[in-house]
Amino acid sequence: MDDKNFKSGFAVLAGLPNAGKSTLLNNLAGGLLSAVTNKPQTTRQNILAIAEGDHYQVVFVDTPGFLTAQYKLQQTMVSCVDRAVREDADLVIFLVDATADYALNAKLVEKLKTVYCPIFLAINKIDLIKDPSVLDELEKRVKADLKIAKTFRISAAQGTQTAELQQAVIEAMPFSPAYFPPGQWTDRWERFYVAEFIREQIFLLYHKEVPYSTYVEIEKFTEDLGPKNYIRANIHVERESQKPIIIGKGGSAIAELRKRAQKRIEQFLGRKYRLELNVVVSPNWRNDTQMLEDFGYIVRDEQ
Ligand SMILES: Nc1nc2c(ncn2[C@@H]2O[C@H](COP(=O)(O)OP(=O)(O)OP(=O)(O)O)[C@@H](O)[C@H]2O)c(=O)[nH]1
Repeated sequence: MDDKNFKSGFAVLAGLPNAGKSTLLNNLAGGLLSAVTNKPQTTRQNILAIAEGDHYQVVFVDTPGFLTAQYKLQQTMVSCVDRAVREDADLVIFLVDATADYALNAKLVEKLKTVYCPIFLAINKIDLIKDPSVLDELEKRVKADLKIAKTFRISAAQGTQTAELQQAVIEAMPFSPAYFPPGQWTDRWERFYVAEFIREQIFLLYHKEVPYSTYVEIEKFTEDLGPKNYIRANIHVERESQKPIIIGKGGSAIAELRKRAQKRIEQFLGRKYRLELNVVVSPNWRNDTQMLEDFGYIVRDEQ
């Protein structure tokens, strides 16, 4: 690709859990790419989604909500944000929930003060704000903290001002050839998204700490075997007592999970699948460095 007018780069979405990053990412990249639920911290790893057109390819990185590390897993989530902001970003989109207390962003703001690339401010959920002076006040507070290149008042859920934001993001990208072969990214991440969709449905179906204690591992993913393709996934839980919760009375809960996840996967991949789910007890996996590495939450530096 030697088009000198081609723009390509990395845009990081940074914001607190529940700010709407996944919703915005889905909107900007035009697909159901990232798990969206109403429970915070469903996004554990940086998720790449790509928006592309004739003259651009923007790689969106959806950072896990910025939070105080409690478990080892959460420490890796925090360092994920650090890596994305420090190393990958050509642009940061700082997403602030207009309905939440801005003071909660204090730690993230400190991090963003160290960023060299431009920062766009996107104030989200404006559909829930009746009084525009609330937005003026919020914008003023953010601008007192950070150098903001551009501000957008958006509703990620309703698509208000998101096209304008996307246009500005494209313009902010450097002139560069595409980072990924156009249209091919889904091949690479199909397994990943399948796991995300199962996890998304776990978050929607189960309560309290159970969803946070699960990790979904895709054990088998086979294509073109007869009329239906086949996926076998292991749902890892931390404690023996969580296993019957996932399974439910007479297997009813896991059957419902299987049905919903299969539908979501088929919708996304556009093919029929037979999904099989197993529950595996992996004691204390959230604090186990080796398992976090096996599950891909800890990325070893290459040098
Ligand atoms: N009313 C309204 N709700 C929104 C908007 N954007 C997102 N939401 C809702 O806010 C909740 C959180 O959205 P997500 O996109 O999952 O948030 P996130 O920042 O990715 O959350 P984590 O995965 O925890 O990092 C969901 O219930 C969304 O439907 C918006 O513009 N307006």
